[in-house]
Amino acid sequence: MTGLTVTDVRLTPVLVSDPPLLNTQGVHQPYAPRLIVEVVTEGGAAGFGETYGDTQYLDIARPLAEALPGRRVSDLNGLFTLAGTVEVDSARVEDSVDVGGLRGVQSADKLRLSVVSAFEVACLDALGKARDLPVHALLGGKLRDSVEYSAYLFYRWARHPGGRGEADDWGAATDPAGVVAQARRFARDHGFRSFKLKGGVYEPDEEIAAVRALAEAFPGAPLRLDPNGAWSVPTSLRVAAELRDVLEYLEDPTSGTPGMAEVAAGTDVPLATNMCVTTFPEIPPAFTSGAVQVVLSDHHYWGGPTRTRELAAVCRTFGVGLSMHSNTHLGISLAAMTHVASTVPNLDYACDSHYPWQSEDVLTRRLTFRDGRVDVSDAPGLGVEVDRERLAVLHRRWLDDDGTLRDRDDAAAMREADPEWVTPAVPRW
Ligand SMILES: O=C([O-])C(=O)C[C@H](O)[C@@H](O)C(=O)[O-]
Ligand SMILES: [Mg+2]
Repeated sequence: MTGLTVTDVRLTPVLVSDPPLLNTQGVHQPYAPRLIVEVVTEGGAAGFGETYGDTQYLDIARPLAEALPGRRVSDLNGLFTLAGTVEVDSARVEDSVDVGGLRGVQSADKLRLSVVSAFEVACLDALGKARDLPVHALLGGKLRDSVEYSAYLFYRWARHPGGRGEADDWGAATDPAGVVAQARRFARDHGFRSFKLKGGVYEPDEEIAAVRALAEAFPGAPLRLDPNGAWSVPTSLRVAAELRDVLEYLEDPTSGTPGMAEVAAGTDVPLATNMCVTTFPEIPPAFTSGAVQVVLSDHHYWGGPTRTRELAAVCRTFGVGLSMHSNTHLGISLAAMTHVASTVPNLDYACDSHYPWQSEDVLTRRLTFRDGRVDVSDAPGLGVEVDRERLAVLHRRWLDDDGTLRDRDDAAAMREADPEWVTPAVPRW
């Protein structure tokens, strides 16, 4: 076990270009914060992980980074124990709604798990490099050679308000025709075969029309709609009834487990969530009340790849399906998502990924989707190489920011276009 001892942990917050994607809380800011975690071992192996870069996450990552040297990258269980000792200012987080990740109610544990997830990925990457094994082998071995992803469609504007940020050539998508055009480009460029539309932006009838237009353009393709809990129970039931013949699942139609249970009782459309079940203690009430039929795993939420595999075992036990959620992320996270997804027997649905929306990355070679799938790398560790110059450029942007972009705030970005905008109360419709 020589050479596996951690000698240094480097934290590099970055700001990455992000398009004006709309959701129920507002619009993405022109740049999104991410944190790159690098774990260096005595033997010289460097492992990378990635997670949310907002201030609350950095506040936890810093003491954890200081405490890790001297431990081994193979000591993943010890990493969790160590993370549990990091103080979180609960008064600042408990029971407030997580506006950043659209993740339901925030808690100190959720923040801590999202931070430790990047450390676990970095440790696995370093361990794999030191032992000449891919990360999937450290998780028990891949069950498939590639992982399927779904096209993640967003209503969006052509440019950020005031022309801020980087321009792209996607144009606006604010109606059914725009959504279908976006989906066609995703299918053409990446081969995606299933489609998820981020909803909760327009009146439900407009979003129903967009999903209907998708169903006509892509007959038989699995479709999903996710308004992030913006609808009441009756509205959710109405949408489910109108789209029941084309939806693969309806994601977080309404907020909270009791409301989801009411909706589930009134429809045979499966309900999925990345909001009411994102930690283990949230599982019992949701599974026993039949509130969710599909959990969107996300290694950033659950504490890393090993905890995600534990979640998969619980879902198997209860006959609940498993898909995968994403927030704005770079290639390090896509590689980690792909490794863990390849090892989970019951990942029955195509995974979500924002990656096609990210024009910037910190990798020397971007990962690619072929036929909607990402190949599972057999190279040591995650199988990706970090471009230190790119990392430095994106970190410089973070350093140069006056603080306004260092915390995701979709409502603030919306106020650039609509000064009266406040985060809508739910149910919105
Ligand atoms: O499935 C989800 O809820 C998400 O992907 C949450 C994200 O924050 C998404 O709404 C976004 O990027 O605006
Ligand atoms: Mg969702």
